[in-house]
Amino acid sequence: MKFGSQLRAALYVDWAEYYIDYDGLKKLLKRGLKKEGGYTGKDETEFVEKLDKELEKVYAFQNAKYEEIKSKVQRCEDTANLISKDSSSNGKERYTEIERQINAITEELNELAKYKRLNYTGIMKIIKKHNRRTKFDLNPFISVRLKACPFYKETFEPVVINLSQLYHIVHQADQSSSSLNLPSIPTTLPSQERTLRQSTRYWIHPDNVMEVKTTILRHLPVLIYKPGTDASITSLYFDNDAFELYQDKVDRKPGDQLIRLRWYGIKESTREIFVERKVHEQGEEESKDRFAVKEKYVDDFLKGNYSMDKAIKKMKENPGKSEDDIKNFQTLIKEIQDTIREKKLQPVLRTYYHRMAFQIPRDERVRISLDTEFYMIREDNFDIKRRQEVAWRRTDIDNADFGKLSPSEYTKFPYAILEVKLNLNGEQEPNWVKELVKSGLIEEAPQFSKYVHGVATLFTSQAPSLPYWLPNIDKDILKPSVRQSSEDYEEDYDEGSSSALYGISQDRSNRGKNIIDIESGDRRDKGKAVEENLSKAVIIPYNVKEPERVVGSVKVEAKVFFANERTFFSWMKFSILLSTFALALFNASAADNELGMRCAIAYTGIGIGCLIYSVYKYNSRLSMINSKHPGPYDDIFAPIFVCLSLFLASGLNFYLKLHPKLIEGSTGASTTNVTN
Ligand SMILES: Nc1ncnc2c1ncn2[C@@H]1O[C@H](COP(=O)(O)OP(=O)(O)OP(=O)(O)O)[C@@H](O)[C@H]1O
Repeated sequence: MKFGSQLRAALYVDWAEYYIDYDGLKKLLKRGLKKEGGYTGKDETEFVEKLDKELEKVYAFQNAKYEEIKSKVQRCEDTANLISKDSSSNGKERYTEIERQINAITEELNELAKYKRLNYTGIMKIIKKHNRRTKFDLNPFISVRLKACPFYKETFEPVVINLSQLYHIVHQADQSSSSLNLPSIPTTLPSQERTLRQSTRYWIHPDNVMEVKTTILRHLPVLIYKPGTDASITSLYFDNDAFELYQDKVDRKPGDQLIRLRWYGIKESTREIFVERKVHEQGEEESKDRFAVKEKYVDDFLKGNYSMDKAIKKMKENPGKSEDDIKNFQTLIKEIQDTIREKKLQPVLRTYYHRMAFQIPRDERVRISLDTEFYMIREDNFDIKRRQEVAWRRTDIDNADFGKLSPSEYTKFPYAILEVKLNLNGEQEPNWVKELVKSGLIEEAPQFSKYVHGVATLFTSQAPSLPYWLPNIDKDILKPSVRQSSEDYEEDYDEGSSSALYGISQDRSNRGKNIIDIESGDRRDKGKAVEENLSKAVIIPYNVKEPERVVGSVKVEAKVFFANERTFFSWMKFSILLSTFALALFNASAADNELGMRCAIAYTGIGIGCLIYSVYKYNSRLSMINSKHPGPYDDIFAPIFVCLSLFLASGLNFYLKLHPKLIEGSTGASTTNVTN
């Protein structure tokens, strides 16, 4: 679908006149181009003037709307304060009324976020069109003008936080409407050092980030560690030359671990560094141990020369800490230092992102983190000079200015990352979390790991194998907005537009093993290997009508039919071989050779059974493909059954050969010469 129609379909009708006049700009461009004599300087002036006017209109409207929303939020806050001080009996109804108002404000904020993105896309698209079709280059102009009217940079974060607080106040006031769907038992403050929880990861298309945020904040408040502090997180991951920790994680080896240093905010303003170890336990469960170390001791700690003596001394003086606490802490330090020494770990990768965390303070049961602006940067010592001053990290990017780096040194992740961290001790996951997963706003990314992704992207040639999700990154995960029909999106796809909706249905075998194996056999070219592995998966567009399904209908490609045929031929080859062998055995057996006859019959039975089964399976898979059925297409039991039957038949053969009397007994023959 063309952007003009997309804009018309997606705009918020009440604000229609305040959107960029994309069609008007396009007409202006066309008029100049079609004119005799071509597009002249005069046409360009006219176009630039209109574009500038549109930009200012958008900027002014967004600012005005944002201010309006802020004052509405302020009014709600004031009313909530008044109600809390007023002890009259209708408090509950008044809170309900506030909730209704904040719901409306939240909707408006969602629209404003969409407004921002649509207009920004419109401006970028028209500039691209203009630059391609005329001899003028508008890039320098637009970058100056966007700096002056930076509407696209607005995150609306202060209002998001205020709304979250308001929701929290309203929900707290109305305990009976337990929107969290969790019992309101106050939980104790968990240990600062150790957390054990189940973590599920999702990707969010930038267009959906605000909607996801506003959905979550209706149920969980934004957790701010220190008001007014920078929400960025930097982590420094350690590994060795062979990328052992990376590989263990990709292979999902039992107990795979990550060791990293983490700090909050921009480096210059932080003195405290967290040493963290994350161990993958069973399933999606992981344990995380961490402790803070002063920046000046980090180097010595990593070399094993400093064992947190001061912290241990403080613990010993603290009556709240038991002998066991101290022992566990010492063991943790020793284990981390031993791992660093034995595996020769070095800083390899840095990650940087903005985090918004949603959680009821001191309640660890449901914690949700939403990371945006996620950068991965090489931290390895391929250029020693970079880490001269401070041994354990490169200092040239402490201000998070990654733009100055060469493209091979850093990469930006195209989506936001949502992590749902549950520590429910057998309690049910809240319903709203399930609904969010089903909403189509987020894309499940099983086993996704920021570290693994960073290494796979920036150290591709050294990484022995790549994670399964890597090729999915280039596919657009945006699902259709409620306003857009499925046909529009099909059209989008036909046009090959960037908003074509793609995902890859995951092969079951990939679910267990987080890997695309590129090392097998003759060390093939990685790109080719990834492509080959991909071709084994079925590429599917997301199902528009059933957003609750991650996997939608199958895109039928020729290779899918061929794969079905190949599987059928493999089964047929096996059946014919077995039947031929059985027939030879049957023919070669003398008439009185009971054992030979019986075994030949058994093998023939298995052979014919396999043949019939393969025809049936081939046909049923064919009709599944034709009807675009999402699967599963794998066959778990039949191969096992065939193996078992052959094992039993061969075993019986040996057994009867060793005990000829059994055959004599069963046939009643007086003398039988049992030979093959
Ligand atoms: N500036 C800060 N200084 C110290 N601790 C902080 C700061 N900001 C957040 N925290 C706390 O650090 C703890 C860990 O949170 P953090 O966001 O680093 O990781 P997480 O969400 O627990 O998990 P993950 O390892 O998946 O990132 C939380 O209890 C959080 O409140």
